[in-house]
Amino acid sequence: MVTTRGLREQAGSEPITMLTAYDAPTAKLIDEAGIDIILVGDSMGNAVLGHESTLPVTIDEVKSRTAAVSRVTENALVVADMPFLSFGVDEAETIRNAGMMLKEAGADAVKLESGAHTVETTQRLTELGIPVMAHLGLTPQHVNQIGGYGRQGTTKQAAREILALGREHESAGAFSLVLEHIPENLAAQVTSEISIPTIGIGAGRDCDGQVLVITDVLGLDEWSPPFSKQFGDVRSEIQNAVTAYKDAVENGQFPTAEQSHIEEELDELY
Ligand SMILES: Nc1nc(=O)c2c([nH]1)NC[C@@H]1CN(c3ccc(C(=O)N[C@@H](CCC(=O)O)C(=O)O)cc3)CN21
Ligand SMILES: CC(C)C(=O)C(=O)O
Ligand SMILES: [Mg+2]
Repeated sequence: MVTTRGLREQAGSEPITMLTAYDAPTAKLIDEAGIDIILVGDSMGNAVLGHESTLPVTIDEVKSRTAAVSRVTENALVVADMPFLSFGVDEAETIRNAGMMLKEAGADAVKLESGAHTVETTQRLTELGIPVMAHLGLTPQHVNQIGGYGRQGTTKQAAREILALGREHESAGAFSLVLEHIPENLAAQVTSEISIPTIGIGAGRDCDGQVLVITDVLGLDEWSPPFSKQFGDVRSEIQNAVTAYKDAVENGQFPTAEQSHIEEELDELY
């Protein structure tokens, strides 16, 4: 079983692997493959719910998907990604929402898109027994301020800010830190300056671990971010299976006797 403490030890010796999942069958395959952390990401907004961003994702959507993932995950650490405005509005509400992910949805930890505003929250949740994964660099819930999904931390000032916030979240008790879409040499310095594991996405080779969105890895969608890599071609697999099914029905080749059942006494109902 992967634990938040175990990850810290692993970081020194072996890269940490993390993938997102939003449903039980996918989570089961990821878990069986030995991936360390499953993130029920708010990336479900665009990855599987058809939204254009992560902003419309609700706490109930993340809760229900987290519960599905947790039910079948035996080894990996399950992290629920707190969606836009489910934290940071009001302390009591933040604690209730994060606590619900552990108490009702079976998560092991939560992730918060971080900034100066989440240091206190990270400390409070950690004190209460809710492990927090921090997230710096590109934070897609701020798309309306950033004006897109471009690389972050590209100036000395912005890079120093990310390093400082990394340190602050470590002090506040975060058990790990996601670094998204920042220069490799910045991620390398953050990784060496803090002692909690860093997990990169578009952050180069020197983080303690890597994370990608599962639909990007599988090649489910035509589009995937420039820093991602399609390791499979599930799109073709689905196209082939769906087309084969359609053809079989239209040609009368499915179902056959094998998939059908006859009760003799029903032959003459009238
Ligand atoms: N399927 C999926 N994969 C992801 O990695 C992902 C999501 N969804 N949703 C949440 C965020 C959004 N992410 C993104 C989205 C777009 C770019 C991108 O296209 N970047 C370009 C253009 C930047 C711009 O808008 O100016 C780049 O060159 O950096 C990067 C990361 C990463 N995350
Ligand atoms: C890309 C990862 C880190 C994430 O936040 C998500 O999948 O929502
Ligand atoms: Mg997210």
